[in-house]
Amino acid sequence: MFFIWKSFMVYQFSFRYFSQKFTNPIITNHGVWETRECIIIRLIDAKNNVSWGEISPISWFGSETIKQALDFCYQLPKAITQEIILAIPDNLPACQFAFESALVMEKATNFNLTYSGLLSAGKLALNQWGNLWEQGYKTFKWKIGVDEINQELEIFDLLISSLPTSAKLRLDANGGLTYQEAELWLKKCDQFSSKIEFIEQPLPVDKFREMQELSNSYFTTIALDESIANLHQLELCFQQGWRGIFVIKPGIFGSPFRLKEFCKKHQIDVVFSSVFETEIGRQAALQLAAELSGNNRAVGFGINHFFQPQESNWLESLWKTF
Ligand SMILES: O=C(O)CCC(=O)c1ccccc1C(=O)O
Ligand SMILES: [Mg+2]
Repeated sequence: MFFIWKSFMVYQFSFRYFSQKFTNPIITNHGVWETRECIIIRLIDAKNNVSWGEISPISWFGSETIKQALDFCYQLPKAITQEIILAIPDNLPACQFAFESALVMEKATNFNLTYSGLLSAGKLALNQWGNLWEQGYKTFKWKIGVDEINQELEIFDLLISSLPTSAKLRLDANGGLTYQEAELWLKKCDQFSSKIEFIEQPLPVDKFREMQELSNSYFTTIALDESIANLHQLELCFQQGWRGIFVIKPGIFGSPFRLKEFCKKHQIDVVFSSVFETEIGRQAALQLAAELSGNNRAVGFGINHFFQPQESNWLESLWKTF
């Protein structure tokens, strides 16, 4: 295993709860999300090297809750080892990500990646994309399955005709469509295929077979997201023959080490996606994306416009609080 040589090391462990309000609440088929809550963890080794990790769960996606993650952190000893970290159970995937990332934390770098800018649900998207376009974004993701379908199809017409020819649009239903609604959307997307990259999680997680059927019936590619929230689910969908796109959110997926093993073994078409993490989780997730994105798909990390800019000393300040 990659970091076995560190197995004798003991780390001083501490953590802090941290929360940020979204500038615009995130509205999806799962409901309204106002505040991002997370836990920042810190490890210090015997040579005083400091490394960081971030636990940013999304329980409606199937990860642990913030409460479960906090309970886990509280019961850990003040000094921990690699053994303890590698034994974090699979029902705490956001914790697995945070602690393993902290173990192998690398120096902050700029990655050679392209980014997809996230648009809010509904009409908001219409006056959001222009700003992002000026910042250099060429790929956008718009949330659907939130309002009445005819209303959304109307907004879609406005959005798709206003987007420049070279722009690409992803639609994300968060599992909120019925089979018939998914067909309407797919028909629509097939008409604008030059501007549509894919439609993400049209149906609920328990409708795998139906999504396979839809992906065989339409030109537009389907991407699984909620269906493959963790390694176990990814393995199941892969075994059942899914060869469309796989959206991976490293922040809640679980062990990055095992994710790497899977991606190196199987050539899957993957899109990396944010969980609205801070720069700590973002750095670790983008590191993985840079290593594992075999294709040229934009990463879904164009989400900074949903947060107020962070003070440069926020981490320092956070560690002064109790
Ligand atoms: O993937 C992206 O482009 C942005 C991130 C995103 O959409 C998202 C962020 C948090 C929770 C769920 C989702 C989602 O893809 O459904
Ligand atoms: Mg999604």
